[in-house]
Amino acid sequence: MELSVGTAGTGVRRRGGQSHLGEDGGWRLRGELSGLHAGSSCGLVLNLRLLSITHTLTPSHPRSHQWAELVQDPRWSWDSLLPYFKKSETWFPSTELTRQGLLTRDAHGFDGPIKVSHVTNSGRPRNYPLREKIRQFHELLGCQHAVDINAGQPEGYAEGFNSTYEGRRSYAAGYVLGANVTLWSRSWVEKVVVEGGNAQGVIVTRSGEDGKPARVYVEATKEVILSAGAQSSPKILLLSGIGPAADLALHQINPIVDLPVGRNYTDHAGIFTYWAIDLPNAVLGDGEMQGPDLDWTAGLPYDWISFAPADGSTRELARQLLPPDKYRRYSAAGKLQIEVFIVYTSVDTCTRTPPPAPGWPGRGVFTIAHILVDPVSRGTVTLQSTDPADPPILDPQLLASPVDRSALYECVRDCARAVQAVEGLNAVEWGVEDALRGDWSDEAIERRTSRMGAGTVFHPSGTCSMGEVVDSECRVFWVERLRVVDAGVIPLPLAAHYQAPIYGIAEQAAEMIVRGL
Ligand SMILES: Cc1cc2nc3c(=O)[nH]c(=O)nc-3n(C[C@H](O)[C@H](O)[C@H](O)COP(=O)(O)OP(=O)(O)OC[C@H]3O[C@@H](n4cnc5c(N)ncnc54)[C@H](O)[C@@H]3O)c2cc1C
Repeated sequence: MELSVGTAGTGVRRRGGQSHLGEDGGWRLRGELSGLHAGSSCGLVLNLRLLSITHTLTPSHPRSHQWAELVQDPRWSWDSLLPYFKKSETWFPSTELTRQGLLTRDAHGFDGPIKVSHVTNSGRPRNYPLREKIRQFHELLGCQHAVDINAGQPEGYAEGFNSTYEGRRSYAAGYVLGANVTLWSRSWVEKVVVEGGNAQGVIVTRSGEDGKPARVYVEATKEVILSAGAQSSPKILLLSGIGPAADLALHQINPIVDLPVGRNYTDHAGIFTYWAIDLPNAVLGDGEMQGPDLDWTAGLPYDWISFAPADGSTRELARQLLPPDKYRRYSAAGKLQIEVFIVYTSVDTCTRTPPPAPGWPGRGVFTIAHILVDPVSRGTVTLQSTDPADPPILDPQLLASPVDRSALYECVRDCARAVQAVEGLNAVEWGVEDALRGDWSDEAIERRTSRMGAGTVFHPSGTCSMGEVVDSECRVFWVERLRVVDAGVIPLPLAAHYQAPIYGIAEQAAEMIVRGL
């Protein structure tokens, strides 16, 4: 985790008004994701890019095979991906699990480049004062204690974990590159050059030592592998003539292949509510940052995390509104829609500027993050223009479906009830006017989200969807020598934070590529 003094990061540049809500009640987020507005605490800005909330290894529901079923390839099941997750990980298990003899060693790796630690074993003391009260909160939500939600059964609440150890974050840059890898920084791929149905190479704009940009053509000897992420890979494909015919025609791009590039865009919507408590020195920003028993720099300031299915009324709505195959997936046993965790400070991944409430963030405030991990809404990534320097138009259609709104709003209501019922916490909602406090109707939740605490938690995926745009070896349909290997290929939302699944995808795709050489 890195704490830095300064102003909040840039927000998403959106078109149109300031509200998240579209005319149909769905949220709108169009524009360039250029960073995020992170919540601040006592003048410290939390840079969420460096805060790994979870190194979650659990794609979707227990031992999920939905992705594998959809693409008819068992290599994309949870079981098949597990060896690649393990390869990435060095696990520091919870001391509580160790003491109880409940270690799930088979589901973890012990010599990978990413250090994954549980709150109670992260190299520095993290005896957060609210641990027992927040455990009570998750129990009041109706969650059962789960031993290890990273072992294929994510339902319930469990001790938090993240990819930090001794206060240092592990991330992909920690992987050792082979001697035969050449890395170019300050270089932007404009497009893939395709001739005769074969990807020949890429056009790259490089910024030279003198700061002047130069366009260069890089020829591929074997193949081109795009890993520009779920928002940029579709843009590059579209600029290359690979995408929906209508989108290409709109920009007069010479069409090469008609594929649903940029469709099926999905992201995890999140609503954040803020709670003032009257306990001293209980959250980050009150009291000392480091002491013998409590070190706020040791990792993300939280204790527990829970995953749960959507409530009964949402499931009934889903039955009425979703096509049968989608409803079958939504309601499959163990399938989870909701994630909740409390961060012991005020965090906001919202996209509006300026910061919402006077006095932000206030002392003695914590955040409940309510996250929809299995949305049914789908959006688009499209081109703004044919200028490669222009960002794409991102329209994830967050909460466009009434099913998604129902699931997330019900979660917000449940959390509000539970947090106020925790003994001795005396939690009072913070940052809203008195008239709104206590009103948890849909309209009141939407009023909250339009002014503070709503957006995405930055898990975009699905825009180069496996089975639609790429095959199950990540090869773009109808174009030889071209693959996409990034979050864009994930065909269904996963009940996970995406860092670890991406490592799994990358490792498995690398093996596929090597096997084909
Ligand atoms: C603010 C934020 C916080 C997050 N927090 C967490 C978390 O706590 N835990 C977690 O598990 N996940 C988290 N995620 C999600 C996780 O980071 C992403 O899911 C993951 O990085 C996606 O990997 P990727 O390889 O698909 O894309 P990326 O990691 O985005 O990699 C794409 C790369 O391509 C480069 N690129 C893009 N366009 C071009 C181009 N035209 N030419 C050349 N290079 C290009 C980009 O600069 C980038 O380096 C977070 C994401 C964000 C944005």
